[in-house]
Amino acid sequence: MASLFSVDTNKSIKLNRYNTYIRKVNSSTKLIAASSKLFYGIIILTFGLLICSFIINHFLLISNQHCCRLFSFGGGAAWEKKVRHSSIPKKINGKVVLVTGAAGFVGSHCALALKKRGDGVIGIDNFNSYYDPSLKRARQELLAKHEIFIVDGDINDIDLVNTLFDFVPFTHVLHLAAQAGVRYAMENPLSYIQSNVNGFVNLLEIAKSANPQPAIVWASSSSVYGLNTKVPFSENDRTDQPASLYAATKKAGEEIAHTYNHIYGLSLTALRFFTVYGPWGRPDMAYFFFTKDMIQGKPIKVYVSDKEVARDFTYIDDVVKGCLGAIDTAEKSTGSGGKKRGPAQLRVYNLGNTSPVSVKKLVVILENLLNIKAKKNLIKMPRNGDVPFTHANVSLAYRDFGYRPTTTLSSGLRKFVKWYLSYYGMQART
Ligand SMILES: O=C(O)[C@H]1O[C@H](OP(=O)(O)OP(=O)(O)OC[C@H]2O[C@@H](n3ccc(=O)[nH]c3=O)[C@H](O)[C@@H]2O)[C@H](O)[C@@H](O)[C@H]1O
Repeated sequence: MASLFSVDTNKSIKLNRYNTYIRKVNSSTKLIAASSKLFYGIIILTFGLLICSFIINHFLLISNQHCCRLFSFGGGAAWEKKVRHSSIPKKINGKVVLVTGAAGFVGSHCALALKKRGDGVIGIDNFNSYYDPSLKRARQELLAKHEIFIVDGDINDIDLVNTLFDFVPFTHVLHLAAQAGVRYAMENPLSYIQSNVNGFVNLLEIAKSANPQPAIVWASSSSVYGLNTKVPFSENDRTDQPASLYAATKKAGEEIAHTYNHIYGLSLTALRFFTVYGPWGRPDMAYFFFTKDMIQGKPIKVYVSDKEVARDFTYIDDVVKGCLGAIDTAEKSTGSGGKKRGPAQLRVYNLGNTSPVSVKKLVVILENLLNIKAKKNLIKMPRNGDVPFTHANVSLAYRDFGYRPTTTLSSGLRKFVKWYLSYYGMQART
């Protein structure tokens, strides 16, 4: 019994030891499993955190860049709201148009006309001091009353223009921002390259990458006909004899337009404006400063040449109709995101008045309207970029969008003088 008992006791001790051993093994296996779970957990968590922080950083960077872009030109939520509000068309299928140079003479008139017929319009203008910026600010105020927002900035500012295209799917760009004036090119040649070449290329670069690509209608100039003697000037006449750097940059613009049309499928229409005049006009133009000088009793220089010096002066309302006609008949660009998908429209039109008037006659009309005798100094036309004569054949613009100028120089100048006297707070002389 005793031995039996001792055998049983040994067995049970061994069993106990065995059980203890198994428990130890089990618990260490559990420990190893738990530790490896913990280990993998930590690794997954670390990777998770790394990925999260990468994503958060990425978004912070983008929004930071976005904010920097906005704030670099005084943007922000209010700015963004104005941009969006101004660009929304008020009619079904209305166009969404970016007007560059919107505080300028032709730009402000076109922006108003587009808005009045229900299109969405955003302007951009750098308000430079080539002529009195207060006139540009007054045009801006006028446009603001019609809920048109003009962004204060330069077409050479890539971030700004890109941001506008990020916010707004422009269907059209009416590109009128330019360094104008034929004579000033001798004083400040680089300003012409900066605006008319660099600025245009910058805009085209952004437009070609935009999705959708807008159709572009832009201001070329009658000055591209340069020293041509065959009149009237037709679009297929030679344009390789520019008389001024201004003319040369406009001609360059036409060639650049061809390139962007060819490579990227941008729809491009150049409008060759012929000495546009009228209310809210440009103080650097002869009809404007002749009026000012005559009222102030100052002498005016009237250029004379072997042939009569004359211009195909074109009234602003006629030019606006031409611009809108060109926009309405512009076909869509064919590319998207920088890739051409098919041939696109490339056009050039004269927008003139088809009846040239001599500068001497212009002075006589002003004398009659102002009731002032001008103190004229007749000066032989200096070699300063001027050409003696311009005369437009507009049959192409008539055929394609019914362009038909209807304003004579006398009736157009009458409206200009009325505006001039009222804007500068003067009374007409009787
Ligand atoms: O159609 C264009 O492509 C250009 O039109 C305009 O240029 P122009 O036609 O030269 O207008 P503008 O300067 O008003 O001179 C008018 C006349 O006055 C004569 N003129 C001028 C000055 C002067 O002191 N005396 C004078 O006789 C002068 O000889 C000329 O015969 C735009 O400015 C230009 O930006 C561009 O758009």
